[in-house]
Amino acid sequence: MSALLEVRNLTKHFPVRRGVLRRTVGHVQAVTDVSFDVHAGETLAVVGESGCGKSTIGRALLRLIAPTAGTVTLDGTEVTALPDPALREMRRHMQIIFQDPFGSLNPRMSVAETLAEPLLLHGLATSANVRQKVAELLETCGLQPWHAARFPHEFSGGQRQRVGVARALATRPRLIVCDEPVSALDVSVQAQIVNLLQDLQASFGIAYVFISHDLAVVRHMADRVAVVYLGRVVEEAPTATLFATPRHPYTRSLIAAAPRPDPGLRSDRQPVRGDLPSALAPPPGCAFHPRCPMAEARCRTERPALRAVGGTSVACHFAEAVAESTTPAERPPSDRLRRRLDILQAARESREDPHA
Ligand SMILES: Nc1ncnc2c1ncn2[C@@H]1O[C@H](COP(=O)(O)OP(=O)(O)OP(=O)(O)O)[C@@H](O)[C@H]1O
Repeated sequence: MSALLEVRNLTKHFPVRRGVLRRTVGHVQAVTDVSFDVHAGETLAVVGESGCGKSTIGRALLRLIAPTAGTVTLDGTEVTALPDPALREMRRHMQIIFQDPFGSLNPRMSVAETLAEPLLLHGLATSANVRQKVAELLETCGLQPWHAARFPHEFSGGQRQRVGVARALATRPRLIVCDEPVSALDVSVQAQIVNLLQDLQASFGIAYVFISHDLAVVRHMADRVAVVYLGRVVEEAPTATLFATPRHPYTRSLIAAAPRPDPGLRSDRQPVRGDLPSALAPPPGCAFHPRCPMAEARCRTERPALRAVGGTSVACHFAEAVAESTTPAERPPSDRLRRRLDILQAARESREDPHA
């Protein structure tokens, strides 16, 4: 079966300009040669540290920023080759949800106006039935029809994100890019939005590209995970495989670094050592080598290509050796991680039980 979304060698290098003449003095290599597939109804998580290129990938998929190179193909149509009018039509099938719905919702538009706009633009409602369609959308996303008259500032964070989800859902997309959709919310509200996204996926067969730095949410949500380091995919695997047998030392470090500690709570977290190098001048060879506990001479000069190792795609010269050593993932989950997974599970069960 061919994939719904095919991404091939996606690259985005931002020029850095200096001086009065705005001469280009370098390039921020935000995303380089990223390739992956997403099937209908599937969730692919894109994870990595802040600044590794996750949001740039998300925006380039929808051509909210123009890729430097590479192709994005949705359902057989090459999005990266479309002229503007056709691109606008195509966006009906690809939507995005941002971390901060405040930033993506127009504060001067009521929810009714916000949701009516895409419905009318894409011919999915008429002036005669648009109120009804807006009310249905709100109910589908766990809001009430009377919320239509409200403005973004009148909602709580969780409700506002539900409006963001409703706006993305309005055009009945095949794919939604979720860019850190729950990172700004309280943990209990996070679980509600995660469950809403899962329910919508089950009802409408939507595929998600789920961008997140939160491995607990990713583990709960994703079918497959792509791990990105300095703009390149360094490992991609089914979720269970990735957490049970991380094969890239960076993936191991990310898993060891999660969960993030709450103030006042003990944590067994081991932060990824060192800092993310500048994307202006990534290290030669394997870009992770300056931070890698397993790096050898070869890693400093020879960039490892992605290759298949035991059901995983991994870019490490020593992937087999990494998986053989005891992994951080094999330790029992910490109290905080267990508590978060319990909350996610409890929220899901309460939605399934109509009497709860
Ligand atoms: N418009 C831009 N111009 C120049 N550099 C940019 C631009 N947007 C992003 N970058 C750079 O590209 C790199 C990747 O940024 P990006 O926001 O995609 O990372 P991220 O993984 O999503 O991080 P975060 O989780 O903090 O949002 C960073 O080095 C960032 O500074």
